[in-house]
Amino acid sequence: MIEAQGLTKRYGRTLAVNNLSFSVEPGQVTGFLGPNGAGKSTTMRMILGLDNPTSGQVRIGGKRYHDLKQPLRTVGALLDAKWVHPNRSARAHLAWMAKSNKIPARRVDEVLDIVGLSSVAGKRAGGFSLGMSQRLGIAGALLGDPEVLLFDEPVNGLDPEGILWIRKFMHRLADEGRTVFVSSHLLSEMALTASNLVVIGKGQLISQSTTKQFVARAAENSVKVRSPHLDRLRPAVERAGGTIVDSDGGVVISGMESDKIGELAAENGVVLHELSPQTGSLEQAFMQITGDSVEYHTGLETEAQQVLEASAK
Ligand SMILES: Nc1ncnc2c1ncn2[C@@H]1O[C@H](COP(=O)(O)OP(=O)(O)OP(=O)(O)O)[C@@H](O)[C@H]1O
Repeated sequence: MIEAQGLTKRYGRTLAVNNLSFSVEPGQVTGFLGPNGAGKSTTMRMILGLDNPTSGQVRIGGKRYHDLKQPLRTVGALLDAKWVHPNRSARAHLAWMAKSNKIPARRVDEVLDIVGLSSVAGKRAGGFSLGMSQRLGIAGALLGDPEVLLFDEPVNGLDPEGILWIRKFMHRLADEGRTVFVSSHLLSEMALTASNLVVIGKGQLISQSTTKQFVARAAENSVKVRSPHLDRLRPAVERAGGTIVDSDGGVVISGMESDKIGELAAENGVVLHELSPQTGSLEQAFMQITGDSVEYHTGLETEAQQVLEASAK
């Protein structure tokens, strides 16, 4: 479990993280979401003791990072996949990490197997693709068999196959009962990966909830309706307070539940060909909730769109 309380980090005039409090529970994947520059990496670095908070604190399993006797056995992290000596083999890199953390050498082959790199264990890590480097980084994070895992933007730059592998792997780690905390600004990917979300903007907490609640709270719910008798349904819906807008061979009604629309249709002898509730996407929810804390709207939408397009291929 990770618990942050009043976590604050100031770099000169920049307040990178501002009085941030949240908790991350074991047994599920928690997404750490926020636009570029929101303070995600800074927060992760403070969790890992790589940066000291200006004020506030963060604890892992009740302890501060600096008080952990063997940190790699409690928390593993993937912050930068390219953080590896280019001329070392994957196995040599992990063996060096294991040795410096008093982890038995046999664990190296175990983690290589877990991430599917056994067949290239003797190859130079400098020649690895980004996807293979990510796997190697994850193997390093798993060396100490830690309860808590942190991943900073793990799918950035990966192809759809690599993205899918990471997503499944995170679910597996959570199913094993670990605490998995993963930062991203790729909204659609987080919708598929995380069951819980900590959302920040400009260093401050915007929301902590399940992904479902986050989407339901923000996205405007509406109902798509197709009917040969729209001329009769339209006034009935409007009289009852619904808003009706033409759309794609039918109408979209908002401000009214589908049950109520069905009842109105029956009362007015209206035949329905379609009555389908539409739920909003994480993108819509994010844009609506983060509002003016999103500094770079265009970049954010483009990134989300890229992943949607990539996963559709
Ligand atoms: N070492 C540093 N010195 C000065 N300012 C910093 C430093 N690290 C981060 N910042 C600033 O703190 C703010 C938060 O940055 P951070 O990298 O934590 O955000 P982020 O949410 O991880 O963004 P991204 O998604 O772009 O990686 C930004 O304004 C950034 O410029």
